[in-house]
This record gives sequence, C-alpha cells and structure tokens, in this order.
Amino acid sequence: MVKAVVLGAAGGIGQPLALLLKANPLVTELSLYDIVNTPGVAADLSHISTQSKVTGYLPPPKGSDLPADDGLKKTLAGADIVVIPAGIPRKPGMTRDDLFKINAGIVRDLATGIATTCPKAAVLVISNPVNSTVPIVAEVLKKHGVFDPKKVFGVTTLDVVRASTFVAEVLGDLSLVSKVSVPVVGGHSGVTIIPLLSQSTVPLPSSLDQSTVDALIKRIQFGGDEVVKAKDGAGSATLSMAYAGALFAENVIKALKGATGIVVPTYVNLSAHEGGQVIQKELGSSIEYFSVPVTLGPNGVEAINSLGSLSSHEQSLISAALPELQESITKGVQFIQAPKL
Ligand SMILES: NC(=O)c1ccc[n+]([C@@H]2O[C@H](COP(=O)([O-])OP(=O)(O)OC[C@H]3O[C@@H](n4cnc5c(N)ncnc54)[C@H](O)[C@@H]3O)[C@@H](O)[C@H]2O)c1
Ligand SMILES: O=C(O)C[C@H](O)C(=O)O
Repeated sequence: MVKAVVLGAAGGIGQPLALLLKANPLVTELSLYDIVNTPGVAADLSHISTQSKVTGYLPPPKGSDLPADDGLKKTLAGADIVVIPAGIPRKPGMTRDDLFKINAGIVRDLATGIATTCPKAAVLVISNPVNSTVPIVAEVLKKHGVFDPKKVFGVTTLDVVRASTFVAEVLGDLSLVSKVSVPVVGGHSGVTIIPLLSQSTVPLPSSLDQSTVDALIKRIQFGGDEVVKAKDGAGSATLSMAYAGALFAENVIKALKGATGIVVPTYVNLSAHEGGQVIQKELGSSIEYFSVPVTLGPNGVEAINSLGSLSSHEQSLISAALPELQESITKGVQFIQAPKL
C-alpha cells in the first residue's frame, strides 16, 4: 500500500504530476491539496481506471470554525510520499531566488503540516528555489524534532532528464536518449547545476570541440530559462517537470517497497549518510546540502556515492558553484532559525 500526496496539485506541474501518479500501479491512494480547484482535479482523476483512490482537499472556507490546516492535515494523514510543487513559477527576467519571498513561506507552512501529520513520509521538494526550499523543509522538521535527512529530497531530476536529451541531440541521434545517463550534481539553479559529462554513459566523441561542449553545459544549466522565455510570461517548465517528478517519485516508491540498486542524483542533506563526509572531502567544503548520486533504499537514502573522477573543468565548475549554493542554503536555514519580524 502506498499513499502519495501532491501539495500544489491544481497547478501547472501539480495536475500532470497527479495524472502520472494516478497512472502508476504502485500507488494505491492519491491525495491532493491546493488552495484552489483540488476537488475538481480529484473528481476528474478518480474516473481513471487504475486502482488508486483519489481525494482532494482545500483549506477551510473563510469564517469556518475548522483550523486553517484542516484540509492539509486530511490530505497528509498516512502519507508515505509527499511531493511539493506548490508556489509561484518564474516569469522572464526573474531568477529562481526571486521566488524565495513568496515560496519560502508556502513551503514552510506545508512542511509544518508534514512534521505534525506524517513525519515519517519521504518529502520530495520541487518548489523553487530548491537550493533554499530543501533547507527550509529540513529546518521545520528539525524544529519539530522529526528531521530524518534520509527522507528529504530536492528534486533535480529535470536537470538529469535535460542532460540526457541535450546530449543525445548533440550526438545527432535522439534514439540514443534512453541509453544516455549523465550525473548532474551541485544544486538546481544556473551555475550550481553541474552536469558531469565526463561520466556520460554514452561518451561524447573526443573530436567534439570545446565550444560545443561549453554550449552543451550551458544549455543544461540554463534549460529552465529556455522554457521560461518560450512561455513568455505564462510560467516555467510544467510538463517536463511533471515527467521528471513522476520518474523520481516512482524510484523512491520502488525503493521504499524494497527494490535495490536504484541510484539517482538528488539534492540532499549530506548528513544523511557517512558518504556525505566523503563528498565534503571531495569538494573541499563543509557545505551541508549538495545534489549527489544517491542509492535509494527502504528508508530513503541508503548511501551517498562518491562524485567519481572529475575532469579539471568539472572541478572548476564545482568551485564556481559553491559560494552561490552556500548563500542559498544559509538563506533557507535563516528563514526558519532567525525569521525577520
Ligand atoms: N525543481 C524543479 O526542477 C522545478 C521545475 C519546474 C518548476 N519548479 C517550481 O515548481 C513550482 C510550481 O510551478 P508551477 O508551474 O506548477 O506553478 P503554478 O502556479 O502553475 O502552480 C502552483 C500551484 O501551487 C498552489 N499553491 C500556492 N500556494 C499554495 C499553498 N499555500 N498550499 C498549496 N498550494 C499552493 C497554487 O494554487 C497553484 O495551483 C514553482 O516554484 C516552480 O519554480 C521547479
Ligand atoms: O526554470 C525554472 O524556473 C523552473 C525550473 O527550475 C526549471 O529548471 O525548469
């Protein structure tokens, strides 16, 4: 039995993600929460002929005697996995960090619901800026004494999905895409996104000139901007994100149910496993969060794996990413530990 929850389920990511989870035979119960439209989304999905029962909740109407988190808590009761795509998306000209002002508070309140209702659930954070929202979730759970670093994940799968697609395009053969896997490490924003092309399962030809490789790295780092620009004010990636989120959720669910050997990059607290200290040594930094290849297991993070051998260029990309990443982590931690009045 697996109960999956989507918080922000009526949104651009939330709806297609809920659809993909409803289509997933491993999910037996699907519960949806948003501040608008979830009863409609749930009713619609509930007609699909798969086994999962679907429910949808809203906050109580204005003037209700019910506590403000009544709908949220009903949604979360008994959850095994909670995926969070709630919050505003970027418009052209914005950075992900520009979303902090609004999304930090949204994520904090949702994490409080998780801490008090389903503290053992795996929490998959999609809401941006991921580099800060994951530390926010962790700090809220810590405050309630229920933080398990093995169970909190920043979803960076879209960067991995983009890397496979863009590498296959550069190789001139999209049919290779299912064979191409590139670890993407660091964080989820611009220069903090570091594709380890030297470890691509389908190697790039050594004849490829450096400017093509540089352009490929840049495209993976700034793939989100490509979609924001093309949507021209109507939001950011939603469909590719729903695909990536469902893929990552499926891997987590499979591992929770006992599947072994699933290794995927995800943005985690490095204290989740002793391998985190190895990563810190490799990075030459005491950074607390980093996207790394993680082995998933029945308790969440089973192992944090080494970054492997890096080219000198990849090492310089990591050095360039660390200051911005650290700043975003501190901003998230401070938001909970020392909120400005
Ligand atoms: N991690 C990634 O790779 C990645 C990729 C794409 C988008 N994102 C991020 O995901 C977030 C959502 O993007 P979107 O395109 O779906 O946005 P959207 O505006 O279409 O949907 C967001 C939904 O969140 C809901 N919401 C707002 N406040 C809420 C609250 N307090 N509780 C519950 N729900 C609430 C809204 O009502 C809306 O339905 C954005 O922050 C975006 O930047 C992350
Ligand atoms: O670019 C964005 O703002 C959304 C998301 O983080 C993405 O990578 O597509």
